[in-house]
Amino acid sequence: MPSGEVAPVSTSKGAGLGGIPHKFFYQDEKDDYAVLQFGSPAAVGSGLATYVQEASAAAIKERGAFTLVLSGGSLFKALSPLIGLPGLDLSKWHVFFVDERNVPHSSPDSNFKGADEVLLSKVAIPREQIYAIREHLPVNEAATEYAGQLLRLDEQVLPRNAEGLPVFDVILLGLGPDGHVASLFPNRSQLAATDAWVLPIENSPKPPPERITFSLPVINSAKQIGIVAAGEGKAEIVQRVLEVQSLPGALPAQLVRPTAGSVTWFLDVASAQNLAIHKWESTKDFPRSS
Ligand SMILES: O=C(O)[C@H](O)[C@@H](O)[C@H](O)[C@H](O)COP(=O)(O)O
Repeated sequence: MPSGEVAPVSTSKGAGLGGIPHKFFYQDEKDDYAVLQFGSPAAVGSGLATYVQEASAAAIKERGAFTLVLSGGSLFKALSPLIGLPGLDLSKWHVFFVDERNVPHSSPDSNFKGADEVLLSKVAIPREQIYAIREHLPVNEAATEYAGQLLRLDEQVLPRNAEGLPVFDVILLGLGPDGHVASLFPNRSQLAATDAWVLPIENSPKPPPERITFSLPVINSAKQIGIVAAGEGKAEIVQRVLEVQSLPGALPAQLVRPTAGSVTWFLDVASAQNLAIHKWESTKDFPRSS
């Protein structure tokens, strides 16, 4: 293995197609992270729905509430298997946006609008428990106002950790071709911000330019973080994020390292195709967990 690269440490071979994913684990000096490779984008969606369903059941049993944080892009469609899933106590769900574009809710650029059309309008989550950005504010004020919405929630809904940071049950992140997650872009000052829960962005490299985003300390305080990347177009960046060590900040997805929670990657065969695992698994001394 050339230096500067990270190798997977174990694997458990699933069927890939349909239900059981092919599962493998990477490890760095700080933690483990699990990578699930599904047979198709549709199977990624079903796996994701099961992940959310299980987290929801555990959180509602523990404290009577479940917090789910969404990012934008293709994620809403991927989550559509949640619609009609039996046994979800949706009245206890609270839904947030890890990043949002500073546009009216009616704009085609609005993550809220995208989520509402594809998912939120089709499930029985109380509307007052869906936390959208306030419209028509300068972006600095929109970020402060969104942080205010979070701060006003009591700890039974949104617990805090020892550092006073909010602990969301599940944060789901997409992955940009440049390695961005949420609206945290490579080599931008927001990556180092530790003084605010929600940050404004005025010149995003991905349009539209004005956005708000959770800060990394807030993302990394979550109980569970799912990173979702399906399709051939994600193959190169998935391999770089998982297996190539880069300068801190060059690939924001590499800075997703929960302080007390877990990270699970949701890939399909196409997005996982460049991973070294496929070469390593065929060697007889590769460690297997099952
Ligand atoms: O609002 C946004 O622009 C996003 O939250 C962004 O971080 C997105 O999740 C990724 O760019 C992946 O998007 P795709 O899944 O559509 O590729």
